[in-house]
Amino acid sequence: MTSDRKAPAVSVRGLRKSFGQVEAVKGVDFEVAPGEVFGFLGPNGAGKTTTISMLCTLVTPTGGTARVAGHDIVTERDAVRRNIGLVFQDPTLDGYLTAEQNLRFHADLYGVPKSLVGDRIRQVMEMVGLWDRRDSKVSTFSGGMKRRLEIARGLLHSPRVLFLDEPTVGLDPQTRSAIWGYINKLRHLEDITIFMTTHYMDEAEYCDRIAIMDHGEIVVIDSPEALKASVGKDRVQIHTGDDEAAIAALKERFDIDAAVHDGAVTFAVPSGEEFVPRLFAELGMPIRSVSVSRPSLDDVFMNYTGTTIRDAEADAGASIMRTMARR
Ligand SMILES: Nc1ncnc2c1ncn2[C@@H]1O[C@H](COP(=O)(O)OP(=O)(O)OP(=O)(O)O)[C@@H](O)[C@H]1O
Repeated sequence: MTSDRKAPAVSVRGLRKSFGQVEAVKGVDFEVAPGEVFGFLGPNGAGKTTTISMLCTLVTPTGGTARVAGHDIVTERDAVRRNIGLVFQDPTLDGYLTAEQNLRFHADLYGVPKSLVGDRIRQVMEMVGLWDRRDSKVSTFSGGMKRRLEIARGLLHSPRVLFLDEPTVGLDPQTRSAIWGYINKLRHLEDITIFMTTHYMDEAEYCDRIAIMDHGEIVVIDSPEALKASVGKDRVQIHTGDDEAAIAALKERFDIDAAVHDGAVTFAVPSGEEFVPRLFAELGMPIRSVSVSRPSLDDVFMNYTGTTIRDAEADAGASIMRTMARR
């Protein structure tokens, strides 16, 4: 391999993609260092899959440039493909074949040298805890086992960059956490960069750095810790008998801008716990319950975009429903 191992694993300049009138990705810039676990976090429809698909050479950009493992995603597509592994949302395993046969097929496709295939298959299957099930047909596997096998397959040809698009979507919490266990193990065992997308806040915490994406743009990029520190405020949520009146009272008495998120009147203040007694004393209306939480990535998202990821997804869902209703 000739590419410089110190060069960024992924380097993106002004990358954009439109589908007709829809500007899915509006010119994004970022770099991912070798060995980093880098996450794209954002609601459904933010442009995460489109970005990752461009980097994997599956979608051609409308503008801008990007290099992956040192190769241009448009002019050196084959070189990019040789150097990347893919785990996408839609499973592409062959259910009639055994787990091992699926991997052998992939090894042939990628030209993994025959002398190395056996050892490598064992190595990646052990990494995801499936070696004992190598002779079982994939159709007998659970969703979590299939995802693990896809991760093993994505690693088989020793890629420099592994792309994971929503690797845990649709899985139960226990399986999600097992998948993360394997991803963490992977970063210690392999010399690899991991680029993933997620809309699960808790999962973004595992990344070294995350880029928050919304409406086709990167809103902010940093480590999860730095992002949370940048918010500098606690989140307070209250339940009252009249949300509109509570929002008006918060503005009038405390000059606080509140809004309803996730079914509660929500706002941010510097020291939430100290503020609560004042809130009860001065709001001038009954409060049924109150919760105070330290900034989470959800607050980071809200801080930078003015909405929660869940509300943003609900909006995106509603607009898709409207579009479908018009058809
Ligand atoms: N092939 C396509 N044709 C038309 N519009 C598309 C196409 N692919 C994506 N889009 C639109 O581009 C926007 C971004 O979609 P994208 O799938 O990249 O978002 P996302 O953040 O990955 O969301 P999700 O998690 O739902 O996949 C959306 O408005 C989507 O409807």
